[in-house]
Order: sequence, then C-alpha cells, then structure tokens
Amino acid sequence: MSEQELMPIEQLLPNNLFILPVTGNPVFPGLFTPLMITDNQDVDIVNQAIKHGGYLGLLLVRDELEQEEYTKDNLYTVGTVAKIVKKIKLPDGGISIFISTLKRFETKQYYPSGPYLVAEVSYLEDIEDEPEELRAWTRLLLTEMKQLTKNNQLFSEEMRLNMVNIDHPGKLADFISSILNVERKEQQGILETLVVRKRIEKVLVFIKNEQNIALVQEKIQARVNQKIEKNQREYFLREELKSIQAELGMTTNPKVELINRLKNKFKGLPLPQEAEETVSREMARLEAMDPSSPEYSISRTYLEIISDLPWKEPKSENFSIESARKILEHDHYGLKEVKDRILEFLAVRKKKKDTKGSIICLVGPPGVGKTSVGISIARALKKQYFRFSVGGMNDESEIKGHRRTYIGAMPGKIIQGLRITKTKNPVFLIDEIDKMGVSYQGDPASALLEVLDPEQNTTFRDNYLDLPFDASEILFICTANTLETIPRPLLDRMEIIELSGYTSDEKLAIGKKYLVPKSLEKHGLTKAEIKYSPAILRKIADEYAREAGVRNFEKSLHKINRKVALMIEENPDTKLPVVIDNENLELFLGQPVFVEDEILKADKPGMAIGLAWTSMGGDTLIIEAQNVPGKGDLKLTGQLGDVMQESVNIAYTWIKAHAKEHKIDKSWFENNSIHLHVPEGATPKDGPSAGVTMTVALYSLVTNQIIKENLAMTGELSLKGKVMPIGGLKEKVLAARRNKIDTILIPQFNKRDLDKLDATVKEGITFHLVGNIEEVLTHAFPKDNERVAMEPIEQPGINTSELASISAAVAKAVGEVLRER
Ligand SMILES: Nc1ncnc2c1ncn2[C@@H]1O[C@H](COP(=O)(O)OP(=O)(O)OP(=O)(O)O)[C@@H](O)[C@H]1O
Repeated sequence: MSEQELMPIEQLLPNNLFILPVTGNPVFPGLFTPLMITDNQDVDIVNQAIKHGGYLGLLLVRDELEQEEYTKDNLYTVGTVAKIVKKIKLPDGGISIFISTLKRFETKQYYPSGPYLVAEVSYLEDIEDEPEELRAWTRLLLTEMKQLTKNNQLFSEEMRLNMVNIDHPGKLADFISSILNVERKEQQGILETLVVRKRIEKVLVFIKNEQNIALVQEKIQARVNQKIEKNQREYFLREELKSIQAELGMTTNPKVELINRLKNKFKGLPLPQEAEETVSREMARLEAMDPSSPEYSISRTYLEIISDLPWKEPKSENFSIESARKILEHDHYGLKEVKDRILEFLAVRKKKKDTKGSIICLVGPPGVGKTSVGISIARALKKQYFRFSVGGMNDESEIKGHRRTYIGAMPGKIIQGLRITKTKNPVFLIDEIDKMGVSYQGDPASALLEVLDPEQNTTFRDNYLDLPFDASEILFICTANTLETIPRPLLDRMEIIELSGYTSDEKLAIGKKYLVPKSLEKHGLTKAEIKYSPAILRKIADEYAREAGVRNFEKSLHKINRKVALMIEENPDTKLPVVIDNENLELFLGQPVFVEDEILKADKPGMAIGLAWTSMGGDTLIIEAQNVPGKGDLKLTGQLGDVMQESVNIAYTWIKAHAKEHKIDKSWFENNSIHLHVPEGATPKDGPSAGVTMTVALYSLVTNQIIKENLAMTGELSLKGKVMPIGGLKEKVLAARRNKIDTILIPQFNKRDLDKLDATVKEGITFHLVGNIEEVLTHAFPKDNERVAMEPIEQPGINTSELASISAAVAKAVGEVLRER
C-alpha cells in the first residue's frame, strides 16, 4: 500500500463507542499505557469492544462511588478514545489491556438498550490559532518543564526525551498534564480545553506550582544532607583524633586514664604507712578489675576519696588578735563577754602555737547568734568552715560513715567536711549538739566524742575509710540551746561560752545596725525605698518578736520587706520611701502576737509569779493555788515533773510546819484541800527553782492575801526554809522585763550572777537577795502592801500557822518549775 493509500485514523474511528468509566484521573490522548480491569462488568465491556473493532471510549466519572454501577449521568461528557492493542488475562479473573489513546471525543447521546454503556460520539480537534504565539507558548512550556525536571528526580530522562519528540503543542500539553500531580477535576478541565494556547496556559500554572514544591523539597533535602554530612564529618574527625593520639602514645582508655590520674595524685601525698599500704593494695585491685563491674566503681570512689583528703600538714595559723577583734565587732552587736572569751581563746591558741584539741561550745537560746558567732570565729582565723547539724541525728554512721560492705556506703560528716574544705585544720561548726538522739543504729554522741576527744582524735578512724586520720587540728565549734542534755563526757571536753538573750534596747540596736541592712540587701531594696523608725523597730521587737533571740525579729523584717518589694513592683507610682508606721505595720505583719493583756498578773490570793529558764530562754510563770473543802489533800496539775512535785510537797510541809508562827489556824488544813496548777497545762515542766514561788502561792492562799504587784521570784527551797541558788539569771531577768515586772526576789547565793549583769539589764528593777523563805514572805507581803487588806474568806477554825507550813512545802516544789518549762 502506498502512502497516499493510508487512511487517516479519524476515518477509522467508529461513531459509536463502548464507554468504560474511568476512576482516578482522566486519560489523555497520545499515550501507550496498560490498564488493569478487575470489575466483571468492565471486563465484559472490554470484551464487547474487542469484538466490535477494539475501540473503547474512556470517560472520567464525576464522583467516585463505592461498588456501584456508573450511569451516564455520573460521567463527564468529554473523554478519550483508545484502541485496545493487547489483552492479557489475569489469574484472579480480571484482565490487563494495553491501550493506545488516540483522540478526544464528546458524547452526543447514549443508546438506551443493552447491558453496556454505548454512546454515539463526535471527535474533537485541537484548535491551533495564531501559530507564532503558539510557538512562543510551546517554547515557554518546554523551558519551564525542563527546569522542573532538572530539580525533580521524579521526572526521568526518558520523559524529557519524550517531550522533545512530541510534534504537536497540544499533545505536549496533554503529555505534561498527564504526568503532573494535578487534581482530577483540573485535569478534566485541561482535557476539555480544545484551544491549545489556553491548554498550555493552564498547564503552565501547574508547572509553576510544581516548581515551588520542588524548591521547598530541595531545601529540605539540603538540610538533611547537611546534617548527615556533619555527623559523618565528626565521626571521621574523631576517628582521626584517635589515631593521632595512638600515634603520639596518648591513651584514650578511661580506665588507664583514671589509674594514671590517681597515681599522680597519690604521688605527692604524705600518706601514713597504713594508708600507703591500703592504697597500693586497692590500686592493684582496681587495675585488675573490669570497668563494668560494680566493684570497680566502689573501689574507684574509695580511692578518689582518699586522694581528695588533706593529708598534707597545713600552713601555720596566721591571724592577728587585732583583726580578729575587728571581725567579731563588725559581725555582731554587743556580746562583749562572748567576744572577750573568744579573743582570750584565740590569744592562747596563738601564744601556745598548739592548735590541737580545741572545742568551743556556744550555748544559748535560739536566735542569739551562736551559729553566726561560730562563722565569725572561722573568719577571724581566716579558715575554711564546714557546718553540719546533729539535731535529731540518731545514727552513728552519720558521723563515722558506713562500712564499705554496705551498698551506697559513704564516709561520715567529718571525712566529708575534710574533703570539702581541703584542709587539715578547718573550723567545723556542729549545730544543735544538745539534740542528738540514740537508736538501735548506735549512739552518735559517743561517735562524736571519739572525734572531739583530743586523746583519741589524732587517729580518728572513719568506718568507710577504715584508715586513721589525724582530726586533732580541726577547731570544733558546737552550738546548743541547753547544756543539760549534752552527755557529760562530751561536755567535760568543751569550753563553754554562754550567750544569753537580748534586752529590748539590744534588740533595737541589732535590728537597726545589722538586721535591717541585711534584710534590705536580701530583698533587693535600698534605704531610699523603705524606712524604719526606731519606734517602729521597737514595736516589732516587743509586739511581734518577744523572745530571747532575734530570729523572729529578723523574720518579721523579711516579711515586711517582701511585701514592700511586691508593692513597689506592682505599683511603680508608690510614694518612696515607704515609711513603716503604726498604721501599715498591721497590714504587713497582721495582729500583734504579744499584747499587753497577756502580761501575767497575780491579782488574787493563791497566785505568785515565778521565773523559769528553758532552752528557749527565760520565761515568766504563774502559779495558781485554789482551796476546796476537804481534808488537807494536795492535788497537782500542769504536767509537773517529779522534782517539781517534790518542790510542792516541800512548800506544803514548810507552811504546815510554820503555821503557828504565821498565825495560821491548824483547822484550815483539816477543812480544806489544795489544788495547785501551773499553766500552760500542756507543756511539761520540771526542776526545783520554782520552790519559793510555790510556797508564796500557797501562803497567799492560806492567809488570803494578794502578793505585791509586779513582783516575781526565783529560788529553790530547802525543807528547812533556805533559799537555794538557781541558774539562767540573765534570761530570767530579761523575761521579767518583758512582763513589766519591777521587783525580783533572787537567792542570796546568786549575788555573783547579779553583779555580773549589765546595768541595762538591771535598770528599773529592784532586786532583793533572799536567804530564807521568811525574807521572801516579808518582801512578797510587806506590811504596807495595800493589797494585803483583803476580806477574810469564811473558813471555820482556820489555823494560820498551819498554812504557813503548807506554803513552805509548796515553795520547795515551785523552785524547780521555774527552771525547765
Ligand atoms: N549580736 C548580734 N549582732 C548582729 N546580728 C545578730 C546578733 N545576734 C544574732 N544575730 C543575727 O540573728 C540571726 C540568727 O542568728 P543565729 O542563726 O546565729 O542564731 P542561733 O543562736 O545559732 O540560733 P539556733 O539556736 O536556732 O541555731 C542571724 O542572722 C544573726 O546574724
């Protein structure tokens, strides 16, 4: 057949086509592609089409439906006619056909009858107007597409070649839109665009989109590559470093490194022989061990700790008394006696050039500056200090460490402190030495004794270390609130320095000079922002912090400063300085804790005010006695300890024994029983120093007199009426001042203590030294005491002399109350 005889394809295309609904994307003309058909109905359509010439009309479905037959209404009207070239049967009953898509068509009408969709169609031609312009569009399309294929691996070289070979611009646009990732509706739109220029225009928009996506993709890829490259680079560098180190003989094995480091550390240490032997044995073990075994890390920690300890002899102490005095003066107000004692101690230390075996114990109520004096001593000596508290400690191993056989064993506080301070002669501040406990885990007090005792501490042996270490050059400073609970052997080895509470004036001065500036700095405030007047400081001390020390005073200042800081931050317009005055003080601190009404008053017969001394400082204590009809029994309440109960009995016996001299009717005791109570009922109290007070309370009851106003007393009473000495005089006097007491009766024996008191402590108070209970009674019930003139209570057959003897017995009991509440 000659070329002229070839028939154009259009003429071969039938007017009627079997229609195959296509899901997914439309199929464009000009492709040679396989098609999988699994649906039975579709397989039938294909078979029919093959039977009738092999042409198939492919129409995109408008909406994809699940398991439904498509009707003509759900099909687009423009589609592509395809020639079936080959059919392959698949094992599952479906078929695969190869088709060559030829031309666009449009359905004109469907034939109604028959099981298959058959439509009459007309074929559509591409419209190629304005050839020049079209050529330009085509070139642009090619250029853009080439650009895209360069950046995107998805478009293969083969595709590029394909594009170049396509001769018609319309076909080119069709080919490109078939491979672009475009929405099905948009693709159908392109299929339906017959004007080629417009078709290319639409395709170009999609290419642009693709290009943008490709750019982002490229950036992401570059970033990923960069990361991978960096990791690889590091890996190579590290490998290179390793080989360089190996070449230079530098090891990178951590175990070898550790052993070298430890050996270097031990080389310069003057270890005693036992330690030397242990270390070389342990080093040999470590070298033989596998680093992953648990034993390895135990051994390693042990050796590290030994190597960190200060084995070298320290430099000799280098401080001058002058600068020590300056530091002590700078850090604390008052405390003259304490500072003198410390300076004496330091002078002896300097003179003797022997620093061994020094233990200071600072005793006093909370917040009087024991810990901070301890820190000042360390500063004065220019020494490192290590502080720890033994309050509540009941496990010996906290001081002496655990044996190394325990999992997680650690050295005790002493070795830990030496390791931290890195010196053999640091200052150790041991707080709350009076509050150590004892348990089945051992007695920390005896462990502490072993450390503190100059006889033993040259070879102090910690359980963990299991080596002797000379701890004798440590300066120990202990603090305690009371001496009574400190074990005697420990106490004997310490130099006791007592710090007593502060007077109101002292508190004011400490507040002004130390606490206010310290608290301002702590809260980031300046003097220009907040102002405290002396009057307001005194009010805070008296009404919110009436205690022996200044801890609550300091806390109250912190509280105010916190609130003022918040106020200034919240309202930048706050008028500065914020002046703390009577009005805003309650706003900051709430209601005063101590008010005038709380001041104790003995304003009825049977009441007397005593003075107590506790670990919290001094306190006033009221004793109340009340008679009820009975047979002379004595009932005691208020959690009184044994010694205190004995004091009451002594007081009672004394009053009964001396009833006659005091004109007390004997029958009073036959008709009355006495109930004696010491508030606060829930607080246990003990001690003999309330003896005198109890006697006076009972005497007051029995003789129906009220004691002199604002009078307080302290003293132990003997059975024969002697007033015995008491302790804690200064604390007691300070407590009395706080309670507006103006007359105090104290034992004759305490004259020495009275003489030692500062004039400021004694100011405004009359002291009477009393040797026996008769003198006490003379002062408590003076002849001119208006309060004595009371209506006598109806008491049949009262014997005042008996009453006097009760009073004596009670006085004895009162004695102790006042010591420990
Ligand atoms: N005389 C003083 N001069 C200046 N500041 C003082 C004085 N006394 C106490 N302070 C200050 O009071 C605060 C409380 O003191 P510190 O903690 O030393 O009390 P403490 O006696 O050790 O109490 P505790 O028994 O409860 O441990 C500290 O901020 C301290 O600086």
